[in-house]
Amino acid sequence: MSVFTPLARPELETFLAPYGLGRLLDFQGIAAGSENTNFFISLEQGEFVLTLVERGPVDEMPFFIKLLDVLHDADLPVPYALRTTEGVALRELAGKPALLQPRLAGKHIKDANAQHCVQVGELLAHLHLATQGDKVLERKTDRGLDWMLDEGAQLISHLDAEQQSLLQAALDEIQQHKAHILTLPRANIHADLFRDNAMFEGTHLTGLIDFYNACSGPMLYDVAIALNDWCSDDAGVIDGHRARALLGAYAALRPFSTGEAELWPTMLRVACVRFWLSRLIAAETFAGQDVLIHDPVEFQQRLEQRQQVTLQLPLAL
Ligand SMILES: Nc1ncnc2c1ncn2[C@@H]1O[C@H](COP(=O)(O)OP(=O)(O)OP(=O)(O)O)[C@@H](O)[C@H]1O
Ligand SMILES: N[C@@H](CCO)C(=O)O
Repeated sequence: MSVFTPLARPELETFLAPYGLGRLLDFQGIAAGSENTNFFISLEQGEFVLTLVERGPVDEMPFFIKLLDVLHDADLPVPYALRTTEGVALRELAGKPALLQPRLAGKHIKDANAQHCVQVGELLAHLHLATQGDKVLERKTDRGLDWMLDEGAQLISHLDAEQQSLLQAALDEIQQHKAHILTLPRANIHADLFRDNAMFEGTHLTGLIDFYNACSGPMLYDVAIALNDWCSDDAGVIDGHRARALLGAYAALRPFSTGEAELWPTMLRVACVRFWLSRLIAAETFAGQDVLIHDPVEFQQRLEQRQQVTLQLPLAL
């Protein structure tokens, strides 16, 4: 399980006391998740999630706190950092940046249908509308196009011949379109909107979590990341019905531009490369350890299936 930093009850009690939320009733490490340490925390006054941030620079924490405040203020179903009675949001526990957040209702779903995808498309559009243009909070991603080019070049020798040619073609495409991609309309993007980062009650989306990849960037990239996870079948093929549901719901709130439509097939492939590489790196880094590792092959297959893209972005007439 992915509890990188175990905690003992006395240190937790000391940490939680300044929130003034009552006694600690129970706590439990969360096995799901692969990047940070999370605990469910039961206090007398409610249910919470404690996150210890395990990767990423500490000095970026104010960005995440601010972004979640903005999205919470826009009435989006996101967690946000609770403040101690003295108004402190960012704390430290066991040497790691630590945040206490409300526990959101709902469960992750494995088998997404078109109704789930409509909700995802709408939420993503609301997130972008709340932060686009001059509202964007700047943060450069640490897994952007240059990261893909650098890591891809280093990892390629670890792959077999077929994988190498697939990855090399995708890296060449990134190099070719890099400048153009960076001119697309920008906002704050979640950049990791997978099924395991959303929660539902029935077909109602009750929570979007795990903003630790959030950054400023092209909105289309966020759409491509979400679509690759929510609208793929087990072989990595795009499910047209779910995909049209997600894109239509999104476009009804934030219409796509013709520039975005041109780069759409490329963007779907870029979004595959991002997660193929991060999963390959995680598989090497955590090999043999008790850490959740997502299968890199899933994104190799999705990238193979995105070589020809027939799904077009809906454009306003
Ligand atoms: N605010 C919250 N409300 C309810 N459940 C939460 C909340 N935050 C986290 N969780 C639970 O903890 C699990 C792990 O959280 P999260 O996805 O943030 O971890 P992570 O290690 O950053 O994951 P990932 O592998 O997606 O990067 C989630 O799948 C969810 O079940
Ligand atoms: N959502 C990512 C893990 C967290 O970044 C993946 O499935 O590879």
